[in-house]
Amino acid sequence: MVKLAPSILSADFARLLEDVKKVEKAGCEYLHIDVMDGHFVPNITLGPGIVKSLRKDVNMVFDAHLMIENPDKYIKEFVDAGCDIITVHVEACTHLHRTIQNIKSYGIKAGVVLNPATSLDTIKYVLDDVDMVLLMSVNPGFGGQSYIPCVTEKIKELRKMIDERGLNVEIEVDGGVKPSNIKEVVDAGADVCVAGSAIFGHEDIDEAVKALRENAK
Ligand SMILES: O=C(CO)[C@H](O)[C@H](O)COP(=O)(O)O
Ligand SMILES: [Fe+2]
Repeated sequence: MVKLAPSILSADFARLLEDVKKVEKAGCEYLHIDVMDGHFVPNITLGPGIVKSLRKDVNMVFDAHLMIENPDKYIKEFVDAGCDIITVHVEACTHLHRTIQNIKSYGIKAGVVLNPATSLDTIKYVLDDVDMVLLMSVNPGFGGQSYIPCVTEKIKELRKMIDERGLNVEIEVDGGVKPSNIKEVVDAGADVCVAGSAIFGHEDIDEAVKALRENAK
């Protein structure tokens, strides 16, 4: 069964814990934490302080998606705040292998993120070292954008690369995932689907989660 990772980017920041408790109660596995610095992407969101506060009351897997320049500078802070998985953009890392080792040195899971236009060739030599590959299906920076259709083929290619090497690497897909396209994403090979507006954009979060789960089958 596909894992769901609600993105708190689309939650009500004034009622953040309340919203997060709703997705936890609805059975979502990961909490997707979008960190933006206003440099790598044109938007600014949240830092480790908020993650640390949420950690006290939430038992989901904390999946931090760092959309920041120079991520090495902040990895320890996000680890100390309680993240279980940290993913960094290949486009933001000059020494990608070193950054992956840095994350793993703290005993947590490490992942790499690819923008829609970034080739899978860029992770050919680090695939054996990561726990997750996050494929962006929108250009990063904002929630509520439309899924870019050519990413489906990219998911299939990545699934093939992982299976051919017999690796235990999760594929996460992020951006524009809705009840109308989640089956296409899962059938292509995704293990984890991020959903921001498709979950937090709804009055009834239980119903929104149910609609994603049912349509994923
Ligand atoms: O990383 C992101 C944007 O950069 C978000 O995780 C993503 O956009 C989720 O929101 P939605 O499901 O509404 O597209
Ligand atoms: Fe994200």
